[in-house]
Amino acid sequence: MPIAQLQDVTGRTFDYIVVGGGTSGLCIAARLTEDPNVHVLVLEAGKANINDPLLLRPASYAAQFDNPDYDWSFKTAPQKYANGTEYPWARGKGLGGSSGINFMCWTKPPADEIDDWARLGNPGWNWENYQKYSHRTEKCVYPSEEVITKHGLKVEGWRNGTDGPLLTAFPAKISAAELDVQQTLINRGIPLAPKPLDGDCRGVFFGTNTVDPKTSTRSYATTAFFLPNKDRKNFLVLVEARVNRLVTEKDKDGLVTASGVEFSVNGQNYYVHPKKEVIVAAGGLKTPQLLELSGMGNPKLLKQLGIPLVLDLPGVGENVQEHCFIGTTWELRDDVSFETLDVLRDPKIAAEHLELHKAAQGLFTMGMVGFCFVPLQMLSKRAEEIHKKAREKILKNEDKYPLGLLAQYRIQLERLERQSPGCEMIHFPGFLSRPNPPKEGKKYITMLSLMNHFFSRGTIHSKSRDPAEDPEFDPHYFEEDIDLETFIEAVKFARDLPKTEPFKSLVVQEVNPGPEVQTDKQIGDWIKANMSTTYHTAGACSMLPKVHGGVVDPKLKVYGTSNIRVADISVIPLHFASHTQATVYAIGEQAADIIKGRA
Ligand SMILES: Cc1cc2nc3c(=O)[nH]c(=O)nc-3n(C[C@H](O)[C@H](O)[C@H](O)COP(=O)(O)OP(=O)(O)OC[C@H]3O[C@@H](n4cnc5c(N)ncnc54)[C@H](O)[C@@H]3O)c2cc1C
Repeated sequence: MPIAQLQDVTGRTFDYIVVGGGTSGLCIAARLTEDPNVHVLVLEAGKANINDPLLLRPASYAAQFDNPDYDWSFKTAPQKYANGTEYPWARGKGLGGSSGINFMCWTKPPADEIDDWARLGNPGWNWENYQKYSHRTEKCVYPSEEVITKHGLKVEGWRNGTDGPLLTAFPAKISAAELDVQQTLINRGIPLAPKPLDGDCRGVFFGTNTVDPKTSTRSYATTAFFLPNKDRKNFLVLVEARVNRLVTEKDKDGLVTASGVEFSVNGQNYYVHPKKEVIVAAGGLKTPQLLELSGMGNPKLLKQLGIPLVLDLPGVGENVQEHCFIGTTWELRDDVSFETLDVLRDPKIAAEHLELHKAAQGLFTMGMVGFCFVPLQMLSKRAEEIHKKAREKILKNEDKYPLGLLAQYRIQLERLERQSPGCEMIHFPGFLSRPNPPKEGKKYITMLSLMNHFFSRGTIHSKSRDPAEDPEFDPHYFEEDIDLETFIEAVKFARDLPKTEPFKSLVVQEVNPGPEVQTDKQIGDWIKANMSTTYHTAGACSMLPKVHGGVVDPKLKVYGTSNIRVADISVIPLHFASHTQATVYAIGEQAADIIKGRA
């Protein structure tokens, strides 16, 4: 049925209750309701936002931020190792969750980084299954030969899903600048990625977006998993319903069992009941809070908050892992022939392109396509020195790390050896950096430098028993020296690109960080003041053995419970070199198969 009313839901029993109608939540609900006898309720805190142009239109980066109709507008705690900076952490609020406000890049991790999950004690979570489930979600629409030739795209040998509900495609408009930047990276010795979406993304490539190429509109969890199935009588979605906590009891085997879900609408509490299971998919930042408010977590912390202990599970809210980025921007020569997004800063021109977008034309049909995943060894002569220092520190302190972290660090050290692509660059045809502003009438190119393999680990913990109060988000940015040192070297590589053709002939001057930022200390401080999360925070309810700080087992079941699973970005045990949406959909697909007893 379409969006449900409160009276359709309250007090009722459903086979499955999914908390959070986001990326994985809607995927799971859609898959479970393929069986008409299975009744599923999705409770989503945000609005439905169906057919909303602000979500559907590409190239509208951050346009939804700080708007409570779309964004939770979280913020980190002041960061001790980043000059006390507090960082905004946008996250999608509303049906579709973060898939509704994300930047639409469709990338997948290196195969061996997913196989690392299995090595950490999670049988069945490997590259082979990843691709099986990812293909189930995806419908890749390949470009025509004409477009391939025009933009120098390379899709030969790509193996993608072609029958799933989520559309992936190249954006309709690709700036000619992209080829020049890609050629510059190739001229600096970076190879073409052999199989960007099939397990080997190391190198440069043009990647696809989650976009419907016919209409140039966003394809996301709502359009892929909710709207095509909204008439199923067994698939109910209640929006503007914030879940406060799970109501639990102990079963005859002593396992914690969810007997109800308490949610709030307009400040009033209501209850629904699971016949079978509750699946928590409230995203990487709210899922750990929800478990804690339900009495599952570190006993000491729960006691301080006055929350009765239901389950001693100290891994909840730990092992938090981040991805971050920063932009280096250059002003371009006035006579460059290609288009950039800069003209959209002029409200009159932006209004014209908004009109054009209605006919799938104009600059709002652009997307981010130019990717480069590389190990630090390809960017900096200092790589070995930086890695050696980190390796020595970890080996020296081996007996001090918790067992789970040590197992992850051993793999992370191996990744340094095997030259996994912990660094990433994305070319962006426009201005996307701080603190110096753009000038009117000028065109810019930005190279984003992104960090994917941080060693620092953070925490997310409730600050009070009030579900309306955000938990404390503390990513511990740069607690481990290797993270900032790697970031600085990656930025230095990006800043050096204008020495190489064809980029050299396009650039007038660097705008950010700008000529006054020169020493490593200055670059580090600029990073700390101006970087952004990549919005991929993972790990707060890690799928790991319980003795390693795990919260869920390989079937995604919360340890010590009979019918509570977590299935969203928070179960990722060790982060990887990719943007996260493809992986979260794959987690949703695999979770649905597990629940159906097929995996
Ligand atoms: C701004 C931004 C840009 C990004 N860009 C990209 C990109 O270009 N490419 C890429 O691959 N990835 C990108 N990502 C990351 C990717 O979108 C996310 O990793 C993924 O969507 C997370 O899925 P999820 O199911 O874990 O959480 P979400 O999709 O965020 O879903 C969680 C849902 O739970 C709801 N919820 C939370 N708490 C409650 C509660 N108590 N009760 C009821 N409902 C609740 C939320 O409102 C939300 O709808 C981006 C993310 C953001 C925010």
